[in-house]
Amino acid sequence: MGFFEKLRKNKRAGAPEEELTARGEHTGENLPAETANGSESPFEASNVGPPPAEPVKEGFFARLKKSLAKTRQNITEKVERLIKTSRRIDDEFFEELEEILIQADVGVSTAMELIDNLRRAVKQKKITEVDEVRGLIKQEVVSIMEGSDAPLNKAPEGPTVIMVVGVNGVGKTTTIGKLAYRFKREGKKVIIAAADTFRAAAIDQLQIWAERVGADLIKHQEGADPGAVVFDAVNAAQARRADVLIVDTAGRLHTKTNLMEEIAKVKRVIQRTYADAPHEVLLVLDATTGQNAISQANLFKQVTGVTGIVLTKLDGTAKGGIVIAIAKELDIPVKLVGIGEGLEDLRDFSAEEFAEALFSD
Ligand SMILES: Nc1nc2c(ncn2[C@@H]2O[C@H](COP(=O)(O)OP(=O)(O)OP(=O)(O)O)[C@@H](O)[C@H]2O)c(=O)[nH]1
Repeated sequence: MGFFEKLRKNKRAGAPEEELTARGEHTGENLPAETANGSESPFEASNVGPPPAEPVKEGFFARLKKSLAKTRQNITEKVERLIKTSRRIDDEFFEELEEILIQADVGVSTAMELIDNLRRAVKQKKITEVDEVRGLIKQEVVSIMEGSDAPLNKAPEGPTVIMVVGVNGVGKTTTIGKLAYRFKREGKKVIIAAADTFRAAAIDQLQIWAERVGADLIKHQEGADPGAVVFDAVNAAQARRADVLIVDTAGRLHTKTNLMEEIAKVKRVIQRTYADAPHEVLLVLDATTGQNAISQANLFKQVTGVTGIVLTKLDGTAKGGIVIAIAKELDIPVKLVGIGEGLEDLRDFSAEEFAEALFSD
């Protein structure tokens, strides 16, 4: 059985939880007294090891483009068809284009603004040939996402502390694993704090990732106080001179107050030692959940100071237009995108590259 199959199997073995899932549904189940797996990792040691360098199969851009295949089919091919079948750039053309964008989850207000800008640009540039609109669409997509990408913040000195938040199932654990892998490949000493103590199975998964990439994991038992886990992790970071401390925090949205208190507490514990930390609070959102990702982001934004978005599973959706909506509507930079299940499938987000990958031949 492969690594990811085991990871999934382990996930399924975890008992149901009462929490908001990535799709925004309440499971309505009661909290389990114990998970099926307990806190012992059920997997043999042969599944883990130092970070293996994944073979570079193709160039960065080609990989990104390939990961957007479903979205390209849904947006690019439809736009192409529209361009080929339209004789004039008229209201009907713009309306159909707007429809394509909305269907791909660009969001009504963002799609409308994009089309307004496009109309203006067509007029200004005195474009009359439908064929010439193609390049303009790409330009307008880039310009509507302007300022939405940014690199990860780093601590000027001492360890960079990254808190990771997000609801159940969005790909939080995987993202932490990929992120740790990336830092490890840069030669950094990485510590992960398993401060989302809600489920033992989740802690086990994090353990597997940590071992796999060669990062240290600081964990307590299921149900432990997240503040206590973080306290130990901060001490370990100091003692072991870590370069990066990644803190996995609350994945549930039982109530806003709960979440707010938990995150605030974790921050306080970190700040007792590292006053300028956390250097990032990354919110993980699942691209396949479409507009629901926007509502999650708005909620987390109110609850905690999110400094960056990680948008996962871009490869799994035909509605990658959500990237444009998130970039435009949220006022939080998109820092990273997940484009697959592999260790190297976490990339810095660049709006320009995204638009290029979406609209290039
Ligand atoms: N295709 C694809 N799958 C991904 C990506 N990121 C995560 N996944 C998959 O999404 C599923 C959920 O990922 P997890 O990392 O376990 O999610 P989580 O948010 O930690 O969820 P819980 O453990 O349930 O709280 C797993 O099957 C991952 O392999 C991505 O960028 N692309």
